[in-house]
Amino acid sequence: MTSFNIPPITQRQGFSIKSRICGFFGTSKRKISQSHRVVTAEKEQEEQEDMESILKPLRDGESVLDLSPRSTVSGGVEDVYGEDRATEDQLVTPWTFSVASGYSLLRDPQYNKGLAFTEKERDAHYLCGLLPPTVITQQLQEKKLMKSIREYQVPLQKYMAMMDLQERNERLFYKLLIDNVEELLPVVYTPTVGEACQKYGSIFRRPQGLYISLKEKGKILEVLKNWPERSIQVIVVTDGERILGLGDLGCQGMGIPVGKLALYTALGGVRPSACLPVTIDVGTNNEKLLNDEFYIGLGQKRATGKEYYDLLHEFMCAVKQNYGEKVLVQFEDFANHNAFELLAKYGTTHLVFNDDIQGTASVVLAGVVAALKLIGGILADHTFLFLGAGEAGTGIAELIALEMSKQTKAPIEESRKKIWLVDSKGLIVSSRKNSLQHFKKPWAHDHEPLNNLLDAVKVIKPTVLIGSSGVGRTFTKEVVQAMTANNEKPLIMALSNPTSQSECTAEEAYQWSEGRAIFASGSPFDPVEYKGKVYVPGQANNAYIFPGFGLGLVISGTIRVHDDMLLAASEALAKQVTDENYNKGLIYPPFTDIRKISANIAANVAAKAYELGLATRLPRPADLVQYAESCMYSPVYRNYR
Ligand SMILES: NC(=O)C1=CN([C@@H]2O[C@H](COP(=O)(O)OP(=O)(O)OC[C@H]3O[C@@H](n4cnc5c(N)ncnc54)[C@H](OP(=O)(O)O)[C@@H]3O)[C@@H](O)[C@H]2O)C=CC1
Ligand SMILES: CC(=O)C(=O)O
Ligand SMILES: [Mg+2]
Repeated sequence: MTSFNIPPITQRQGFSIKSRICGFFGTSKRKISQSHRVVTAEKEQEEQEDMESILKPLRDGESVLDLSPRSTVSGGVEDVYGEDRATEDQLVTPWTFSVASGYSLLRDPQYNKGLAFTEKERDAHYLCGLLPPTVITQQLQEKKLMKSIREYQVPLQKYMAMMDLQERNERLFYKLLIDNVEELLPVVYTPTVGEACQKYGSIFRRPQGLYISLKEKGKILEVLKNWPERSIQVIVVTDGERILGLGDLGCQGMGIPVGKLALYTALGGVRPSACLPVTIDVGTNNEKLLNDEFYIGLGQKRATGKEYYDLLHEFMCAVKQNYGEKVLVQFEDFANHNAFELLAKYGTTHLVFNDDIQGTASVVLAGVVAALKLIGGILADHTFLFLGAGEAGTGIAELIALEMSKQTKAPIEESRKKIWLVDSKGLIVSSRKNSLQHFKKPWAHDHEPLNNLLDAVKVIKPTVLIGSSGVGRTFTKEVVQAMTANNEKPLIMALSNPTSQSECTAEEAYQWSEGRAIFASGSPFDPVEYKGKVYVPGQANNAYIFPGFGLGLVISGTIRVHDDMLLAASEALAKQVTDENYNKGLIYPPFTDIRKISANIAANVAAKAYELGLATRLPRPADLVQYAESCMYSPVYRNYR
């Protein structure tokens, strides 16, 4: 009898020699090696020897392995794991097998096709009897699921149905999301994802993503190795401190990286197995969560200072060590007192991107540039006023100033003078300079102090008003009317998420401006009918940018992000707006075309990376749009041998 470490296989797991062979040589080869996690070179060699000890006799035509279940004298099946005999205080070994066939194939979201398994596949993969007899197409599965999702009246129920699907049948999940993007984006993303995060602890049955808490300090590399996939290309990481405009949701912020990465795949075509959602848990300052006995995170106040930065540093080093130089780390929904510092610190050593600062900047610049067709002039002809001077506000302001300077050849300090920001203390002016956070200082222009938005609108007379405060209903009727009094077509962007935090609704913007506003918002609003005309609001959300931007970095093997790549992404997005879109008052193309849009963004970003000498995938593909499209993940089922 050949000895090997893999324990004998039980009847309960439903395998046979045939399925083991099929597993090793077929689709599940990778799964086998993952389930026996390689931690050291020694262990890897040991595992290879184990594997060889199984495979060699089989290659040699020997039938020496007795993998059939062993019956016991008293009847039944031998309790090989000691599970049946172990009392509650005894230890048992949590053996699992990941060979994707039979029952486990149906439970593997990556390979499961449900009723769409063909007769041949059912026979070859030990599925007979595990499924009802009917065989249906993926299209019919999609139709059935969309019907049942539409029957839910409560958005959170739709969200949970989608998450259940993602955990059950990944390809079908992405097929639904891609084919019904405008309908399902508000379900898996803003606004519903905000509510899901608020209730995250209670709505989830299975954990998603990787949790790295202070408890993992000193062993983050090991934790990364627990993740079942190795070839990671994109990580979205949050510490949960500023989840949308909902504040500190601690560990429950996990819904955001999970949702963003679902969009990386659906909108940008990055393979799901190459995506890793991470939540860094350093505690929370949210008293409600701290007092909640069902809270899923560390029940302590947030670690700050050295303790915080040491953990983040260990994470960033472990990521590079485990996945290499070209893994993209997207920072998401960190509070601004850490976000700017992390971006500056790791921007020179890692491939990092802050979606809230940079992705938002790129999408808003695209919207403003596109809107020039409707409101007239060039960028430098306009005056910008922001409500909110944090990550989103100052990030957007800086990219607009950069683009303005490139167009006019004026120094960036000159361009910045056309941009004004209001924070919770009022207009940012030079007399406040000493007490301002560093990211606000460039915007401290000479002016008398003004302590509210309405006064600022009346005095500064902006042509473009941008909300990035995270506070809902702050664009009041008076503010919109003041914008309308100064401008034939005021451009108003209410970026704060989710819908409850939007600075105003689409209906308010159109009504209060008597149909003259060009309006876009971070979370979606339905079209509005005003005085017999239908106005379609655009969605100014970084979801237009980050999937294509990330794809561009990945396919070109780029090693560092450069501001010019953000401008390239913005330019590509603005170019996708058609006359048909403009006629409806839209300054963004519809999300239905997002894969084409993402391919164009990816191509423009990759082209810039090659131009800057930051791309490592050589030779440069001649047609980058076609290349980007060819790299995109398709959710259509694959045939199994
Ligand atoms: N549409 C999109 O794609 C995106 C939308 N967002 C949304 O933007 C919002 C802000 O995000 P972010 O910039 O990261 O957050 P930050 O916390 O970094 O910034 C918030 C800013 O708003 C200011 N502010 C808060 N309350 C008021 C108030 N009542 N009046 C005036 N200013 C106020 C703060 O002032 P102070 O500095 O004085 O505290 C701060 O400057 C969130 O709702 C987020 O969801 C973010 C990224 C992308
Ligand atoms: C959209 C986004 O990234 C945010 O609201 O934070
Ligand atoms: Mg965000």
